[in-house]
Amino acid sequence: ALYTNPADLPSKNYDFIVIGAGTAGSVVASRLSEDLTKKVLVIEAGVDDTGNLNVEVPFFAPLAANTAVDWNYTTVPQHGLNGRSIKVPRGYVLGGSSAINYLGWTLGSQDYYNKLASITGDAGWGWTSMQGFFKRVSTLVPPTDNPTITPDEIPHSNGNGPLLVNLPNVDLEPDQRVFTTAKALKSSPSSDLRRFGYTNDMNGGNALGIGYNQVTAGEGTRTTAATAYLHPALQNRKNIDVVIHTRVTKLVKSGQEGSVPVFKSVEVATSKGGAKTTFTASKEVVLSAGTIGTAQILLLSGIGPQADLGSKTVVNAPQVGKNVRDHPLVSIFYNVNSNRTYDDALRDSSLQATDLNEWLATKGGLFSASPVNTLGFLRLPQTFFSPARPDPASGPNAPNSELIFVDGFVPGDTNPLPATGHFMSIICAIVSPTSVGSIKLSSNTDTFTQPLIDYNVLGTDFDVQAMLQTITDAQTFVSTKVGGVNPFTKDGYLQSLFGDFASAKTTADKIAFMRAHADTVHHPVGSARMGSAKSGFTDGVVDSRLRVRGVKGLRVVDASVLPIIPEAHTQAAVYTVAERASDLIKQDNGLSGRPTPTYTPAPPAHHSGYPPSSPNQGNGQHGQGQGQGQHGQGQHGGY
Ligand SMILES: Cc1cc2nc3c(=O)[nH]c(=O)nc-3n(C[C@H](O)[C@H](O)[C@H](O)COP(=O)(O)OP(=O)(O)OC[C@H]3O[C@@H](n4cnc5c(N)ncnc54)[C@H](O)[C@@H]3O)c2cc1C
Repeated sequence: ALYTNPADLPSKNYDFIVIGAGTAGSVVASRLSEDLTKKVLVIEAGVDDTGNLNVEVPFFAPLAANTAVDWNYTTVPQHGLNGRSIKVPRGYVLGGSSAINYLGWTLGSQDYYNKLASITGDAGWGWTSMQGFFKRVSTLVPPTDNPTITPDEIPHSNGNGPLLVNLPNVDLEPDQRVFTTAKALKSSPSSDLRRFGYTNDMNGGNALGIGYNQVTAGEGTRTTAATAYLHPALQNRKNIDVVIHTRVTKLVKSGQEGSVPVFKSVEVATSKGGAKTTFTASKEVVLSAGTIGTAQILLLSGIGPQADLGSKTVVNAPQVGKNVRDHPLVSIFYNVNSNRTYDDALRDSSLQATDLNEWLATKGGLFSASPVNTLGFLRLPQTFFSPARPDPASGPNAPNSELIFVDGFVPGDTNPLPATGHFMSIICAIVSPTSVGSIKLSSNTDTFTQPLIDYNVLGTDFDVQAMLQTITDAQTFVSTKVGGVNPFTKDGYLQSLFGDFASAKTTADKIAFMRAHADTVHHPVGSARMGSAKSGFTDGVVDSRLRVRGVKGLRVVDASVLPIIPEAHTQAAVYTVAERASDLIKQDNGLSGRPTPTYTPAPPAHHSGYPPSSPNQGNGQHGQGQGQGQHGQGQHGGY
């Protein structure tokens, strides 16, 4: 059942305790509770997700940040950004960041998963195996209203899981221009231009190419780890309890096996300085608090670098909080000659009301869509690399950069929405960055004070040069002629560059522009990484079965375990890792290995499988925002 106060929970003893009802935690809790003989407790700091339009309406995705469903963190001043701090949104809600993210559904390449396997020495993390776990997560359903999609554009990589994924729900104006160009460039005689070629499925192993953005907005509503996994488990089973508004303050040593400390107890509180309660697991504690929360909880429990924790060290784990990586982004803007962009919907409350009413009535219309319909993953040109500047991607077929085409202006802290005008934005991101950051405790060491988050954005020359090249790539793409005609300018649609980048002429100007405006895509990973087999896992926090080294009874399952950053938006990787982790935990504890059939929500009659011809295979800074159920005036921060 769902509880709002730990004092009301029926027991202090469970078989498994999952910390964080976020993306990974919801999957793990749901899968473990498939064994009805085991009792599972899930502890979540944040709020309930139900009835919150910022969570449910796909178009409002960027508005959830800075509200009551966001931890509202910020980074420490970033050296590579002229000392600017940037916002760090993280889901503070059932579903975690899957409930506030921008819905993109990209798995990453074969090369990525095969590199995970080679680092960890565990073939189970390789592509062949992980593809199977990916298919347990998502089912592709038809878009609500997008007649422009042709059968050959429909991807086949999703399986028959509970998360409803779709191609864009509505047709947006840049889409066909992007596709005309990308489809032509796929067979360009120039290998440099073939980098921009079209793909109909970036989740099928070959992640390279420009195509449709698959999104977690099936049937016009956001689908999350909570809606797909946690709530159905709560509705159908008596052996799972979830408590919200409850923060884990630390893990408590519950015993000792030989010389190894056992960590199966969890201390919680509902307010800073408030009463503490302890819960204990007979089998395992699973830490799924995300890249920031997991590192913070480990450090607060004395599991971390002795060099930082000093006398508070219980287990010296030097890699906790290290190896943090995120994807940097910069947006460039073009004026467009069109009144169909979403800019007016951001400015005009009566338009918003009309669109919202349409969504409430039909789950269709503009608000059923994420404002990103098309994006692509690219290699940097081969000439970019040299012995002095090697390729950091996980393999020769893994991307380095990403272009995201947005049907309007992408407002951000350094780029407020202009009062007038219509725009197309291109978000340029580096997906194989080399900058490495960290999570550390602040001097005020409790979970109600935010940790020190340092993403080290644009901290290396590689990332700066790669971003310069990616911005140039974006400009090349929209300047390309197909059959003598430029699809972006042919009818006067794309006009001049807008904003600070328009006046950046020299390389130095462009680098200054990047440092003044860069943000991240909010994909942090790595703070509790899997170690390498080569080192005997000593260079990691967890081993390849995600068990925390040096202790017993404790595993980590979330984005923090990834030793390298996926060259993709990260949620699909996190769901997929959580599916495999659930199997590992079941195996190690003698639970049934195969999951019971998934809880696919009953689809409307016309959704009998898609595509129809081919059935699917299978700081206490929180709380300064607008509050639940509010929507409207937030700022987009990128997609
Ligand atoms: C604004 C934004 C946009 C994004 N856009 C995309 C996108 O378009 N596509 C994509 O693939 N990915 C996107 N991502 C990234 C993706 O959502 C994350 O990589 C993924 O959801 C992380 O999952 P996780 O399980 O590691 O952590 P989370 O889902 O964040 O879960 C962690 C959970 O632990 C809870 N928790 C933390 N500390 C404690 C504590 N002390 N006590 C109790 N509970 C605690 C949190 O409240 C949260 O519910 C985006 C993320 C954000 C924030």
